[in-house]
Amino acid sequence: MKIAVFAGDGIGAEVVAEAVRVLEVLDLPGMELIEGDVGGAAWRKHGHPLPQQTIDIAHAADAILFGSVGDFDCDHLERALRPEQAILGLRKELTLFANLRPATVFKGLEDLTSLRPEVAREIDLLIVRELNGDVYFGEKGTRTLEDGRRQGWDMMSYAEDEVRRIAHVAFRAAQGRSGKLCSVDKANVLETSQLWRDVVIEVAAEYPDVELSHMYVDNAAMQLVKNPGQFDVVVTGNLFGDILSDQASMCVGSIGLLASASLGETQTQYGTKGLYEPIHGSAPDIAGQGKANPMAQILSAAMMLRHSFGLEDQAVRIEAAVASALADGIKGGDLGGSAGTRAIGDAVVSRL
Ligand SMILES: NC(=O)c1ccc[n+]([C@@H]2O[C@H](COP(=O)([O-])OP(=O)(O)OC[C@H]3O[C@@H](n4cnc5c(N)ncnc54)[C@H](O)[C@@H]3O)[C@@H](O)[C@H]2O)c1
Ligand SMILES: CC(C)[C@H](C(=O)O)[C@@H](O)C(=O)O
Ligand SMILES: [Mg+2]
Repeated sequence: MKIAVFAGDGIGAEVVAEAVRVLEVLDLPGMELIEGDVGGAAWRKHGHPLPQQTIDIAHAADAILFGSVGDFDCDHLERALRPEQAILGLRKELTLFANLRPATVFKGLEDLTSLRPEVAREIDLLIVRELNGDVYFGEKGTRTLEDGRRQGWDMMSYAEDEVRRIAHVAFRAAQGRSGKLCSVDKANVLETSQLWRDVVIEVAAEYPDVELSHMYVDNAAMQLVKNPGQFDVVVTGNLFGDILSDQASMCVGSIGLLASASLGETQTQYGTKGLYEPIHGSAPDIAGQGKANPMAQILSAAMMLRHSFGLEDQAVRIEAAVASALADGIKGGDLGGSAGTRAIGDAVVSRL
């Protein structure tokens, strides 16, 4: 069980330390942790946010536990050298095209979300975000027009096979949940989205047991706060999924709670190879202060045990410990409490 641990920048190291502590307490036989440098930290040390030795560690590992990357001091660098290229590069290099971002309201937090409790209480959804395509990975650039104005441009596209493979992941996820799938796009304006919708409908023929609906992304953003309980599995493209998942995090209380799994088709002897990270970033505004909520990172480790190592019982054990800590009122500043990163980690560890 080789686990690559890439802590990255800002609060990354702080929250990863707590997730690693949880894994170590579980005392899993044969677990080996291999650290690697990513992001601004890697750029400072090796001159690149995703050095070759880190890529080699990622290839050799069965799963990757990823913290976060991002450092405002690096924002002047050419794009290829910016910290974010580490996570984008790993997703592409390992063909991790399916990003699962679950959002559920924990017991005791119903009054602490950005929604009314009776609205928030109903949330139990899974965003299936495509992770290898869209405007993220199209050609891009800046140019000067004939009249001298500067123009920035980014090419948005999806090929049908890219849509088909994420659609299959989403339909299968819906089969394992309530059998409802909502595909979110902007087909009223974008050709990319029209193809997305057409292909999702084609794939639906193979899943007659799943009830498929479609929604435009602007409406979806509105419905997510109006009546989030209507959603079960949501499948969407890279950019829309990025935005909707941050929004979903506040519907359940905090961005410090949302975990994610990024999966492809590679199978190891234990399960599906994947990368596991919180949906939040390096939070430079609170980095180094011991204030970050490590729960999203700890829950990402739980997802890793489930998807990459087939250890469902251990995953549930971690999730139950997090839920119990929250139910007992252990909350970080993100939830209006005063518990620090280490104290939250202690609370989870003591409930395992
Ligand atoms: N996957 C990733 O590594 C990833 C994801 C998102 C953003 N980023 C990068 O992170 C940097 C900061 O981006 P941003 O500020 O837009 O987003 P962010 O998610 O880092 O922070 C947004 C806000 O949420 C708070 N927050 C985030 N995680 C928290 C936690 N665990 N506990 C408590 N509060 C938390 C922050 O303090 C901040 O106020 C940027 O460089 C960005 O590119 C990286
Ligand atoms: C850091 C950035 C490249 C990343 C993304 O946009 O995918 C982040 O926002 C995320 O949600 O994982
Ligand atoms: Mg994001």
